[in-house]
Amino acid sequence: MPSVHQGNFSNRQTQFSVRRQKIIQQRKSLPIASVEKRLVEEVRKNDVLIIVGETGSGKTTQIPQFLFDAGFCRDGRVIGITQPRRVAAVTVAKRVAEECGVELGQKVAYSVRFDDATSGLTRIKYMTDGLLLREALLDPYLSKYSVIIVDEAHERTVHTDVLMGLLKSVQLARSSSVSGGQGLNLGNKNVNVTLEKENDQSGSVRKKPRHEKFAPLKLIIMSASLDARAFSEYFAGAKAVHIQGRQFPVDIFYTLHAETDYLDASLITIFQIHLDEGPGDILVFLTGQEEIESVERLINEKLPQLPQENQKLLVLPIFAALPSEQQMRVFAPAPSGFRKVILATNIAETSVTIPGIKYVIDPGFVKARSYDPGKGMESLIIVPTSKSQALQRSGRAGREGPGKCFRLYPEKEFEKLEDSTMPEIKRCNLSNVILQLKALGVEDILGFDFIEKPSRAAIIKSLEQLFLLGALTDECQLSDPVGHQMARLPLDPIYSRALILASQFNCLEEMLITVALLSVESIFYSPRDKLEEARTAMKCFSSSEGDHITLINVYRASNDFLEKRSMEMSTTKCEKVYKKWCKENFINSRSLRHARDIHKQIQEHVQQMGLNLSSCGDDMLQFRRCLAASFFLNAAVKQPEGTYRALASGQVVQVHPSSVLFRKKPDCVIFNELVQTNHKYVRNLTRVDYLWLTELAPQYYAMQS
Ligand SMILES: Nc1ncnc2c1ncn2[C@@H]1O[C@H](COP(=O)(O)OP(=O)(O)OP(=O)(O)O)[C@@H](O)[C@H]1O
Repeated sequence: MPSVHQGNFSNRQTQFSVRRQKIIQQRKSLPIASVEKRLVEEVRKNDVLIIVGETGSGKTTQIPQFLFDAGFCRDGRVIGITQPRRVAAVTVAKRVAEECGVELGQKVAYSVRFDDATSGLTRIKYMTDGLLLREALLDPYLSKYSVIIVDEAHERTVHTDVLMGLLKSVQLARSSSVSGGQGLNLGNKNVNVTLEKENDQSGSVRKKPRHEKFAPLKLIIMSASLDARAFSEYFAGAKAVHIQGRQFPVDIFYTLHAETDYLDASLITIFQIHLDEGPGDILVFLTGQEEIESVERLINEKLPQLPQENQKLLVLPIFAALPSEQQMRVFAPAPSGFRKVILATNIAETSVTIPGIKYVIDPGFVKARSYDPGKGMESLIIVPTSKSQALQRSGRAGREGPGKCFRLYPEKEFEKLEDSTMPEIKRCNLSNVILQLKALGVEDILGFDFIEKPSRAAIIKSLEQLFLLGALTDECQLSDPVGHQMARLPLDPIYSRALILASQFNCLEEMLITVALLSVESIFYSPRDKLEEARTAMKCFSSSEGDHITLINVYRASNDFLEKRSMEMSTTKCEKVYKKWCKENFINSRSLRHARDIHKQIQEHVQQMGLNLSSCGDDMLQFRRCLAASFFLNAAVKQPEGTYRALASGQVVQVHPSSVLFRKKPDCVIFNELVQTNHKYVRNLTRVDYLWLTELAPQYYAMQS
């Protein structure tokens, strides 16, 4: 019936134009809208500009559009905006595409690791800071960009800090290229970058450097809670502008006394808001997947005890290890009559706008990386947030209307918090960064112009590690081919090395599974009240050789299960029975799915690199030898009283109770993770022979003896 179709069509058209009108109004009402002209002028006048403005004032979504309209994308140039997290890059790009009335992937797009939505038409490009660093490996002058905006610079991720140094030299090189100056100076080495293919007489292709003139690069550094002075000093007195005003007020509440159990306090606050406050969704900040899943369970257990009319509470988790389609569920509106409770890690702390959020619950803690260069050990510890993080968290409310933020600690505790978070570069293992800097041509890492220098001890320790892993030569150059191959893989150097070695040991298939599973949170799930059942379920996968082979067994069993069922039933039914299978076996289906995703992505990389994708079949001895050759820096030997001594650091450690080797306690093991609670535990272990270490890693064990 054509009339019905027409009716539907015009209905949709009306809805569409109502939404467009609303967006136009929203944009006009943002505090930043009134200073558009001034901001554009400032960008024209200054090569580096620092912009500080309240959360929600419109920095991330509006400034790129202002610059586009002002002509900064003429001649096909691109405005690049970096975000510390992929979820922000993706969701903000979607929003801006909608505001511009274009399809995502055309004028506006995003690019994050393993997911590039850009096209030749893209002019406003949101991306992670790590991705821009990788782009610089291929195009060191970042030649297609007219402006780069480093957003949320207060987070001081290790990538942001390295980007600062890189962008500073790119900017200098591009300005001097206009005046006929030199190449890119990243320390000692001048890099001539534009490479032209040219046939030499032998007919083979060689690369010929060619000097090119570039338009100057504009650099903008933005945040709501930034120490503008430090950035300004770093960029030779760069100008800082402050945008006044916030769109909607957010009331802040504190507890009277310190809470002894913040998970319990969060749970109580969620239900108090749900029962006593008006409509609006709730966003709760927790420290990790485990906490999120336990609060999710507790809410779902408690809900049926409420009167029927109060049961409409929809719990949605969001954390980095969640597959992206599931992360995106938090951005969809709640079903009619329901209130959303979003349980998030700090992944939702900056930049994102989650529609519907009116209430924020902030227990005041975050999981942060910590590194001890003396021992060469990195661990994750739960620490209080900084003031700047607290401000960002409260800023997630009050974006669509007035909001409330409940900080689950007393006000006097807030005053005691650090102003800003310690830069990550000062508290992490630097091997990955150094590998990337080396690949960019930086020779003198100690002399690199960091905005804040990591400690000399940390740099030296990481250089030493890279040398031991075979990525650097005696002259501290990137080794060929291993160092170059390692720099290409988007993984921790120790995992990249493991994959390269595995192709020589003929067990790359097994190592790919291992690396994928080690990159996600534990795939085993053992609720406190069902510990025994969980242990029994795990027995059918467990290997007496250790956790790595156990992990491979689970992965393969789940693959076999899926393969068989997918032939017998529809995708939806298959998904259902798969979830049931995971539940019965006490396996976290989310983590396993994430691992499968990662596996697919890394497999593509290693195939492109031409590594030998073979399996050792049942010869797990070969695989264990490869583990020893790869993770020799994390080896430990049993002590007479049953504890272990980590060989590299001399620390006394214990086997984590979740390990299949917890009771067995072999003489010598390699491990992947050190967890620090009341004791120091090692997790993910495999039994190895001590003699293998001296045989397979003589560069280290010969030095030790
Ligand atoms: N996906 C979205 N849905 C609805 N409104 C949105 C969305 N994204 C942004 N907005 C609106 O645009 C406003 C400005 O967002 P924007 O991210 O540009 O602010 P910001 O100044 O960069 O904030 P922050 O410092 O917190 O990143 C928000 O307060 C909100 O009102």
